[in-house]
Amino acid sequence: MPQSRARLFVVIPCAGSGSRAGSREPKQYRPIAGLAMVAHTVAVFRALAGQLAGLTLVVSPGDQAVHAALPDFPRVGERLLPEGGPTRAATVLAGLRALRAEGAADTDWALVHDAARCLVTPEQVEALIAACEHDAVGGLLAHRLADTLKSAGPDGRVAATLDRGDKWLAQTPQMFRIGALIDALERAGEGVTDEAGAIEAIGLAPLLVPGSAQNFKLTYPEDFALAEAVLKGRTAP
Ligand SMILES: Nc1ccn([C@@H]2O[C@H](COP(=O)(O)OP(=O)(O)OP(=O)(O)O)[C@@H](O)[C@H]2O)c(=O)n1
Ligand SMILES: C[C@](O)(CO)[C@H](O)COP(=O)(O)O
Repeated sequence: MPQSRARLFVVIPCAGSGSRAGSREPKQYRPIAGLAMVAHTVAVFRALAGQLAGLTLVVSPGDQAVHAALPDFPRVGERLLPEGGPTRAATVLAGLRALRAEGAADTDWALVHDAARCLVTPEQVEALIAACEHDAVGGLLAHRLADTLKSAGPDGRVAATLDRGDKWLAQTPQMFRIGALIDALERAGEGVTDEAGAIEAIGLAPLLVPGSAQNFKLTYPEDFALAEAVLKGRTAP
């Protein structure tokens, strides 16, 4: 019997508060270049809709701001899940469990992507898919360190200069099999900060796929003006 091809489901955790961004509203709903941050993020995956089996946006219970931010959501194949948790890991796990409950197979792929990384491009997502779809483990977009790396002592002075040759910044999307990822996140608990970390903790080695410095996570107040400049630069004639 021929094996059916594994499907690709996108899960976007969108239930954070954005405390480091310094605004009253959750940062994912702040406008950037005329659209809410999360609307830019969703648009990237809509551009790949033909390759995807579905997109789940996981927001906090009772979140109303998402409706103004994404007035045309959900479209066909999209689902709004108001089951975000107190940590990113809990939010992601809620999205994965909902996929499984609605028929996703353990061998199908999840592409987990931060709502707060609105500058990722369809081409970068496709590069991750191409690198991982025949891999036994899966992997993540990541970026090599561009700067010299220091560790700090308790006095705020440099304790050492570290070898950066093997250091990468973890980005998203992160692409893993749904069954393995649920199992890994359940074992890891809520302290784990990305999907790859949970997969590593069960003894597997995710693939590092080169991303881009522009795929940064909007975290601090100054990140918003930079993201706006990047987005406007992309649409400039
Ligand atoms: N309980 C949480 C925490 C985070 N996230 C999401 O995970 C992504 C990455 O998290 P981060 O940028 O660290 O978000 P916040 O927790 O919102 O930011 P902060 O740590 O500054 O409060 C974001 O899309 C955020 O909405 C989530 O869905 N649920
Ligand atoms: C998943 C992540 O984007 C990888 O860099 C990041 O870890 C999420 O942010 P957090 O501050 O660790 O929740």
